[in-house]
Amino acid sequence: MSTSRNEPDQCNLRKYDFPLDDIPRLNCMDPQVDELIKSKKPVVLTGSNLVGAASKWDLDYLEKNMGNGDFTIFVSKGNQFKFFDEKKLAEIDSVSGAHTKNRPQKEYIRPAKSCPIKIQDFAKRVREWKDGDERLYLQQALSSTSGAGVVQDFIRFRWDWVTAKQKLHNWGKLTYNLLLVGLEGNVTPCHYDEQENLFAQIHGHKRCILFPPEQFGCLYPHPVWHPHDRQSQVDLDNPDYDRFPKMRDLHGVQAVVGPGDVLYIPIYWWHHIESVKPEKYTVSLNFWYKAGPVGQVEYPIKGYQKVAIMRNVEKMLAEAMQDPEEVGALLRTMVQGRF
Ligand SMILES: CC1(C)c2ccccc2-c2ccc(C[C@@H](CC(=O)O)C(=O)C(=O)O)cc21
Ligand SMILES: [Zn+2]
Repeated sequence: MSTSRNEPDQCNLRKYDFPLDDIPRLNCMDPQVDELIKSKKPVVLTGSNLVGAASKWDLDYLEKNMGNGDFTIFVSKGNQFKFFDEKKLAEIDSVSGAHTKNRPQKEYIRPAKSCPIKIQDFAKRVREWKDGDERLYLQQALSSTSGAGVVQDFIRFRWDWVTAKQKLHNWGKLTYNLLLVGLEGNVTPCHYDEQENLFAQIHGHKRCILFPPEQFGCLYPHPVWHPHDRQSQVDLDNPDYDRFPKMRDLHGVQAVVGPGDVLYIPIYWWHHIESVKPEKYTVSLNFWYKAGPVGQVEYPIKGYQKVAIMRNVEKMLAEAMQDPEEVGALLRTMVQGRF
């Protein structure tokens, strides 16, 4: 990719041991687009103008037009923002029986801690940020209570186009538009979401590496009851092949998205997303849609349906034994030497 139009220089992107094919980049009017979305395959859509009204959302504009409420930012000493679901801790207690109470509480490392901040302070810290400082990642759901300027722009998004997509592909309701403002070098490590995602890039560039749900076995996700549920235990940037040997079978797809691009991240697809040079910070807005109604199940069942089944089995077993720690041993006993 040429670097004339302030584009990332593909050569300085991090190299990985596993093969990476390119995600197709198609104009949003290309009929192949709906074929790919229908078959739950990733595609970068160009020319949609979905968030054209937000093309001016740089730091200065957001500072002046996001209102003066508190925003949630995540702070991390390293470059990884592996989110940690505090609610899971309460759930573990609720699924565990009295016989587990005397067990010492597990210590969890929270790689990124969240704290409230005013948009002006956030903007100042981004401007003054230099390599070695702790990293920031602003994540904020947009709503009618966001600042007046931003709401005005939000209304002018191509809702006709995106709503037509939602209907055509039988997606469920739009749950969130998350506004993301991160520093160059920030990494959201490999995870999947249980929602369809139209990921709109507004400012700067992000390198997106995706793996299909079928590669669940190569990515070793944390248990469902773990605060890092839905996230891979492996660190793609520092692979531990002894603990995770099936990482050797990884085969992903990638795209570098820039302003105006919209990446379709299909439900249950793994994605690892890094903010890359040349810009100092990135602005993205995602459109998360609930899964559509489960239609006629076709056989053999698809990879993402197997993931949903495995999640249910993990939850059921933990509840049945009232002890998450027993699930592994029971599953090993059940399959080893038998299936
Ligand atoms: C890391 C962070 C800030 C976070 C912290 C704590 C809880 C949730 C989240 C969260 C959720 C979504 C994203 C955007 C994107 C990744 C990316 O663009 O970096 C992505 O994964 C998606 O759109 O599905 C980023 C985050
Ligand atoms: Zn995600």
